[in-house]
Amino acid sequence: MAEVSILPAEVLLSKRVQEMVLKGEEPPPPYVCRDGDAVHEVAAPFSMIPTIDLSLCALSTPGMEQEEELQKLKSALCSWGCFQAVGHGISSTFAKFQGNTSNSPWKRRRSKRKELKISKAMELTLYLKKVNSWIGLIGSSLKYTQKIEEILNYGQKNQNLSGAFMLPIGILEQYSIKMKKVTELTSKAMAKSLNIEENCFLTQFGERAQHKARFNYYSRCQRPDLVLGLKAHSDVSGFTIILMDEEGLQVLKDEQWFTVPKITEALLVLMGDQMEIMTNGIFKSPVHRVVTSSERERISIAVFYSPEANKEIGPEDGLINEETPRLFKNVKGYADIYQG
Ligand SMILES: O=C(O)CCC(=O)C(=O)O
Ligand SMILES: [Fe+2]
Repeated sequence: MAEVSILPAEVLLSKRVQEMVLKGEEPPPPYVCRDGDAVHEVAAPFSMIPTIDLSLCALSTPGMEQEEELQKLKSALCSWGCFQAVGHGISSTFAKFQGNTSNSPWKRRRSKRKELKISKAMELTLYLKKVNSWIGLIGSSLKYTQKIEEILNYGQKNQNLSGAFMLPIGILEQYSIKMKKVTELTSKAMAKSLNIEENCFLTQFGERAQHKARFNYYSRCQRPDLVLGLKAHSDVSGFTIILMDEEGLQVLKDEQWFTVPKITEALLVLMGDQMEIMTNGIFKSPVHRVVTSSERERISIAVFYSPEANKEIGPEDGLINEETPRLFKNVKGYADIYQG
């Protein structure tokens, strides 16, 4: 396996964020990535990110209500590059994942006793030491967060799911299946909103489109004015579906950071660069970041939906015309090329 980090994992992991928080240590310089004053300069008002009912968009008998919802979807993705999805077909069973319900496996572990939480973090560290694919504290993008990634495969038993000991495999598998439905619903709704063939994006993603789940854990932080949970970036995916237990995610629009409100039962759908390409720049892949909090830790599950490996993607023909000429070349392996 190629060497990925500059410092040995042991050194990096000895500075684990939970440890720093528990010891009440100030974050060391590598974690400082924002100006202490900036938090006062940049407004982060409660955002106006639209909420879209995906079930309405999916109705087979079109009508006024559906047309309005599709227009709302299009406008959300042209301006914000994201929307809050409801009507996504994930029953309240999966509200379990929402951190603020007492059933959440993570919340249960987190809230019961401090020792339990620490021991879980320790387990996590041991696990992370084993997997070289972990991208939390490596390379140049040192982050105040801990991550695990899983490739979610459908119809292929026991592939790559075994590492996610934090969640029972059964739940993870179920979650994968649900996520596949949401990506289908969303892909179709987006095509309909642009008046192009409903399956065109699904065709570009391909039958073996990838769903990669990333589990983000953001510790509390003594200095939220200096430290970000995740630095500003755009996603290299097609699009990303995010479930969060607390606020903290911010989206950049008109040079201002807007906090994404946490709406129970909603999933945040956020465009990635590859949807921006496929829509010939009509939908925006927004720059986003995660801020830290001195009071609350935060957990999110991000599912990155990307075209199958080695599949060439490009702007949809139906979106290229004299008024809106082609903005992007076709591209293959975008995520491999641009992954930060
Ligand atoms: O934690 C979040 O809400 C967002 C995570 C994110 O942007 C990412 O993992 O790329
Ligand atoms: Fe992201």
